[in-house]
Amino acid sequence: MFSITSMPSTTSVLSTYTTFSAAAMLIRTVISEVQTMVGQFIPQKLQDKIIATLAGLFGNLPNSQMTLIIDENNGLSINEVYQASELYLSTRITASIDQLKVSKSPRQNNFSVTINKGEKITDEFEGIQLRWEFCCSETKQANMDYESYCSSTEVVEHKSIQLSFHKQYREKVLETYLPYVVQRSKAIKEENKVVRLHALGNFGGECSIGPWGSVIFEHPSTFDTLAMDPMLKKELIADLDRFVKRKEFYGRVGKAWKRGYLLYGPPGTGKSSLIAAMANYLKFDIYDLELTYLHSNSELRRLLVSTANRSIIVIEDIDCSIELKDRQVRGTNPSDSQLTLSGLLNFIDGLWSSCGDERIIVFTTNYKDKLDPALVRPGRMDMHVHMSYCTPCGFKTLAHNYLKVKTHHLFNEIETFIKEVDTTPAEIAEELMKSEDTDVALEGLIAFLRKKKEMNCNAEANVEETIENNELKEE
Ligand SMILES: Nc1ncnc2c1ncn2[C@@H]1O[C@H](COP(=O)(O)OP(=O)(O)OP(=O)(O)O)[C@@H](O)[C@H]1O
Ligand SMILES: [Mg+2]
Repeated sequence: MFSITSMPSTTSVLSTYTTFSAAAMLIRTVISEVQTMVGQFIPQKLQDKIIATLAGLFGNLPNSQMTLIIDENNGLSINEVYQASELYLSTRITASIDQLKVSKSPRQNNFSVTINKGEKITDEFEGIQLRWEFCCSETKQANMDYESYCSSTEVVEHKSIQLSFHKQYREKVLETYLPYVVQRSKAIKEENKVVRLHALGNFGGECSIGPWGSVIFEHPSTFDTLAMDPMLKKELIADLDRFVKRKEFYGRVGKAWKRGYLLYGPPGTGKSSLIAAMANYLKFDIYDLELTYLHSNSELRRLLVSTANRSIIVIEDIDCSIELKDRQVRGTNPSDSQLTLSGLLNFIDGLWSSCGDERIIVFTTNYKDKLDPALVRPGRMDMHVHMSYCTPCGFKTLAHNYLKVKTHHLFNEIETFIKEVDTTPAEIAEELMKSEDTDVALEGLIAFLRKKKEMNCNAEANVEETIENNELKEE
């Protein structure tokens, strides 16, 4: 909400402007005389101030400048332009500012720095000079307590930000500059966004919205630290990038703006780490949906409706979280009173599209083959991502993460073992964490892999022996 200060007519502006210029010129001459007389230089800033003050004495002088007043509140609601301007200006702080306000909540990583009232900031946009000023006025408000019939006065602060510029740029400022400020503030907000993990219930009581409790998500996993097939990683990142850019596309083809990923692979291959990397990459919150706690489709719907946009909804171990199919078959009324496979499938297919945008849903499973065919049929989940046992390339990523080494003379031996023995990235990570000394850690890993290989050989020999024995018995 802006208001524009009233403007004098053009003729009065011109005539007074002439008076003002003449007065300013006169004052400048006087100043220069004074300088010569006292033999001292008066700084330019001070000269300007003297001119402005003296010129004011000539009456209500016109101004080629105009001012937009951006109040903090728009009636009872918050003024978005004020918030955006405040955030934008926090990135425009220069050494000339005398007073800054600094604050930080216990959970915040960085300080938030804002400008104090009365401070001014100058900005330039496409050749336009702009001046921002933080203003704050106080008024006394009488309050009546109807229980005790006592009245009290309260001091109420009215904050506003004023934006001044030359009148000729009014349209450009309103149509281009302010939208730019709002857009920049959105980007800044996004950069500073803290990813949160939401789960059912109120854990820790720090923050809860509806049935979801949440904490700040501090999982350090990123695509850089993730050991996975490099081509697959690239493909996945490109897929995510495409997804977030395609708002118009989804609208045009009439599809809900959502995307589903099925992550499958043995335990310890990085499925959960991949979800964390996706959330950190997109700065999307995670909603951890434990289906085992749910009883009905209506409960599922209620939970989904209360999730926010730009989030990842995660259902881990979908194969064992519920026996959806059984429940549906057993139930007498497979509708809202029960949680059914079709209820879940409806939600994946985007029938819940009315309740939000930019959602990602991720299922994980250790056993893709065990899933109901309806869940994995083509088109249901947009991308199936196989998290495999560690590869030589994955090992190098882990060695770099944990030991900060890119090459080592023991790498060849380790890579040969990794090709022969199925080893999860989690197992390798655990070995690499055992020592900070690279040689010790890598030798420990070789010993671990050698032992694993021997155990596998013994197990295979045992199986063969049992088969032979059985065959002998049969004979
Ligand atoms: N691909 C990987 N890249 C980097 N680290 C990994 C990878 N896989 C596993 N790890 C390490 O092992 C730990 C366990 O992995 P994670 O929980 O992601 O596996 P998971 O596939 O989700 O296992 P589960 O099926 O048991 O849930 C992680 O915290 C991480 O340290
Ligand atoms: Mg997991």
